Amino acid sequence: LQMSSLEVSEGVRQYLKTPTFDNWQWEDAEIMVLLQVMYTDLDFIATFNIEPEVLQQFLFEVYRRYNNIPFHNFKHCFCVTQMMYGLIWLTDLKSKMDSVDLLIMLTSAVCHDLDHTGYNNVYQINAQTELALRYNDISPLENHHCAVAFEILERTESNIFRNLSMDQYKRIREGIIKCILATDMTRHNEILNKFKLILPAFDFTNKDHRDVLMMILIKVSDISNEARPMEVAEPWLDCLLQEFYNQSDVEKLEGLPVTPFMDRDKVTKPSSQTGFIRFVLLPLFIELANLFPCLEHHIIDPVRKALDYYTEMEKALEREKKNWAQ
Ligand SMILES: COc1ccc(NC(=O)[C@H](C)Nc2nc3c(cnn3-c3ccccc3C)c(=O)[nH]2)cc1
Ligand SMILES: [Zn+2]
Repeated sequence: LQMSSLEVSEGVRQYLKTPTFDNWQWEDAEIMVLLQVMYTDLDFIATFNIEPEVLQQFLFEVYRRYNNIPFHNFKHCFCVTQMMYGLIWLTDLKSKMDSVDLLIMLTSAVCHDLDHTGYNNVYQINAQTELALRYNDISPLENHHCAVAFEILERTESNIFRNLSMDQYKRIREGIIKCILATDMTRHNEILNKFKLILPAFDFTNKDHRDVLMMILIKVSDISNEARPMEVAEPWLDCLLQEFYNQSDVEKLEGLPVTPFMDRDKVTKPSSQTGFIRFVLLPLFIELANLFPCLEHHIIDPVRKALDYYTEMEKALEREKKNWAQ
């Protein structure tokens, strides 16, 4: 089923702006068109004089540079970009931030996991991979994702920024680097604490405040699967655990340290999720909702439902184990 961005109905364009969007119903070719629709409906094509064929070439190069691995693949890139797109509309960010910042946020989401190999930074560092060596163990994956993004952008035929001024390009490059590097979860507390500090007197005219907010928004988008309907979110957890189990299997084979929540012999779906939602996801989303109260209903309510769902599942598993034990 092919469709050009002109043929996307008004209904789909509205649905695309909501966190309930179900990525599993769409083929990759259609997702490519939906990504073009996002750049069009945020007026980036007009504002930044982006030629449609250059945007298509950019998105095709991006598509080519994501790998076929269970979780960090092109569909994940689309989910993160679509959540970022939904947050921009839900929070009415167009009226609070200028288009260059919105272009940085959307393009960072598109590029944020480019050429992910399915093995996280802990593995890269412990296995002393080429990436760890090249980036001196400092966010090796995120540095690589960002470098691949600019390899794509330095080629004229896929450089969507080619009609911008040097100043605009420098500002966009600085912003994309900041946002992609912010997705390294080992920096989670550093970035969240920075945001908590500036929240009481948040000032949209302060560049430092805007920079932290942009990092928070890509972080929220990146780990937001549980804010989606259960039938959309649950398959993503299966994909994530598949990737984590692949890594821990290889770590065991190579005699490398194994991260507990990645070990198929230790992790259960509900136990890993209840901890993650309670201690990582909810605190992050609640802080963002302090700045944008409307997010309470759109992303926090679904996450609380997910927490209840996994807590119930955890209890059912405990009861079953007890019955077996008797
Ligand atoms: C502070 O660094 C952390 C903290 C937590 C986790 N992950 C977890 O606790 C477990 C495995 N669950 C989990 N992890 C998730 C989800 C979404 N993204 N995501 C994820 C994927 C890759 C790397 C890091 C994270 C958080 C999700 O729904 N659940 C991974 C890294
Ligand atoms: Zn990601």
